[in-house]
Amino acid sequence: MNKMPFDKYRAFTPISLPDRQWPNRAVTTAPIWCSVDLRDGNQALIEPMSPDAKRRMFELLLEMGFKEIEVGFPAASQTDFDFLRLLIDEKLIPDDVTIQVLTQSREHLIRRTFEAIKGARKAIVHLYNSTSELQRRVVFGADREAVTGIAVTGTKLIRDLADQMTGTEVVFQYSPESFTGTELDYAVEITEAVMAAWGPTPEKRMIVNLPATVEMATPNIYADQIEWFCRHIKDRRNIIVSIHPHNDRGTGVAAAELALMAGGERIEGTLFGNGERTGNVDVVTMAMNLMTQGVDPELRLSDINRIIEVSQECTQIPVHPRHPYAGSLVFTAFSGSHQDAIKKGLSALRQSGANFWEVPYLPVDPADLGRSYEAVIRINSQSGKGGIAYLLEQEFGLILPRALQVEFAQVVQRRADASGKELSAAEIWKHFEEEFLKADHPVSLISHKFEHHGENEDGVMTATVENGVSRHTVKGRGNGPIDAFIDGLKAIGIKVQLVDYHEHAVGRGANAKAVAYVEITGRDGTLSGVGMDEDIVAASLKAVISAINRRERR
Ligand SMILES: CC(=O)SCCNC(=O)CCNC(=O)[C@H](O)C(C)(C)COP(=O)(O)OP(=O)(O)OC[C@H]1O[C@@H](n2cnc3c(N)ncnc32)[C@H](O)[C@@H]1OP(=O)(O)O
Ligand SMILES: CC(C)C(=O)C(=O)O
Repeated sequence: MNKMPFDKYRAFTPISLPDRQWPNRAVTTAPIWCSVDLRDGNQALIEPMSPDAKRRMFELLLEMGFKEIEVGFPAASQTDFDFLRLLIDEKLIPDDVTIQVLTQSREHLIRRTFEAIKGARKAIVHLYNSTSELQRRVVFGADREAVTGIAVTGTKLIRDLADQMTGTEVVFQYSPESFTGTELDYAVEITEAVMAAWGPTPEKRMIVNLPATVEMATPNIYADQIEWFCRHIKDRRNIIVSIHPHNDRGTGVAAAELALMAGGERIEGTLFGNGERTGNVDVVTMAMNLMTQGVDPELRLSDINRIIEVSQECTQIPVHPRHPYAGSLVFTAFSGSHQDAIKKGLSALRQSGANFWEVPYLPVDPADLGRSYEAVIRINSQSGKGGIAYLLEQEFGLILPRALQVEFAQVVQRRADASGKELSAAEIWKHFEEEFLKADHPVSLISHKFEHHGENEDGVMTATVENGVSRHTVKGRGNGPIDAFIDGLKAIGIKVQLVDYHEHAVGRGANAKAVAYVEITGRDGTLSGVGMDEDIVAASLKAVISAINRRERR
């Protein structure tokens, strides 16, 4: 067997932190959210967002409640520069929202960045330079000291330009980019040099953003790196520790959650995880993970379909059908046992009136995201009676008795197996009609009249019935119309007994109808029938006829 070339790769060296504290902590409040959809997300698109798309995305982020938004890299492109000017000149930035702009540590780029933010009430100027051993060696060809020099020179220039600026409060953010590939002592050393050049205080903290620019190891290692950094950095209270996870190993959300336990206070991410390569951390999943632990996520996600729609329009990237919380299939169960448990769980929840969510297989109430229950249960050959009954109840108001559920599930199963496809609600209804409501021949009911005189006397049913060849008027006696009808049918050789009977109304007002379900037994065993009519007696007799005809069909 040809082996994969695993020996081309090296394991990440674990962090020595035997007394790590983060495993014993829990996240009990939302972090400071910063959206980087308009920068890290945008820079990774096949076609970067148009000015129009940027504006739509910005407005969506505001509606969702983001208070910090990285709006671009204004020195890198005219589109980003112009977009920023539009936001400032047209006064589109609410007072409680701070925009953020990214720049490399190069003089002309920093100066251009300050031109871009002129007139803003407040702006976070985000300076980055790569600090990892690999990037120092192959990209910058520089040693630690020289790379620290790049960061400090940029910081000092930003300090000078910020001091000269009037009318704009500048908050400073520094990212030792490729932090996860940087020796921790050096990450601390370069950040302390930047802090010394900027001069943050507990009252005016600067943001230190520690990115997993490339996710290189298991999430616990990122958490160790964050805790190690927080414990070793001087004047920890002078900084806000921010995290910026990517998702190269598919564990961006896990890494972010552990990093928050390890001391991260702020998080940079994007909607549905758009971003470089496998993306940035997905803030929608992060926020919903918090909410489903009973923590206020401090982001509004109650119209997830609109968030998906705008995001897809702006990025031209579809949201996967199985994307956590948001995918089109995540609140859908096809398999029988899941459908059965969901149906029972929903009805138990309704009956108990509990004010916390507890439904098997549904970790979150779809309604909290603006989704309806209609999509929850869908039918294919993997489905069972519970799901089919749920769908008929939700869509058509029919509450099938158990025996009927079992019989109809077999019908549906055969149809779904034959087609190999999902059956829509309309198709299920068509099969239900064909199987039960249109089971009106060879025996059919032409007319009926039930007369009941004294309380202690049997009633008399006079019914005209066709049995395929000829028409007969039969008379029968019984304590109710169904009994009397069944008694009358004996005269034309139909001998059955009633085993079970249910009825209920469907619809309201002028459109209301009665639906009756019977289970009858005769020479060939027990079968169900269903009748529907404006009149309850007619519905019951039709149900008997439906069962008889189903027996004949067999
Ligand atoms: C991890 C991240 O996502 S960081 C954000 C990355 N985003 C982007 O790069 C998108 C926007 N960037 C751009 O459009 C361009 O890079 C520009 C316009 C900013 C600059 O373009 P250019 O100067 O033409 O080219 P380029 O980006 O290739 O420059 C690389 C040079 O800058 C240096 N450099 C790279 N990053 C930094 C930095 N953060 N600080 C200082 N110098 C840097 C490189 O070492 C290289 O130097 P060299 O020319 O001496 O070899
Ligand atoms: C600029 C930095 C924060 C970045 O985008 C990254 O490291 O991924």
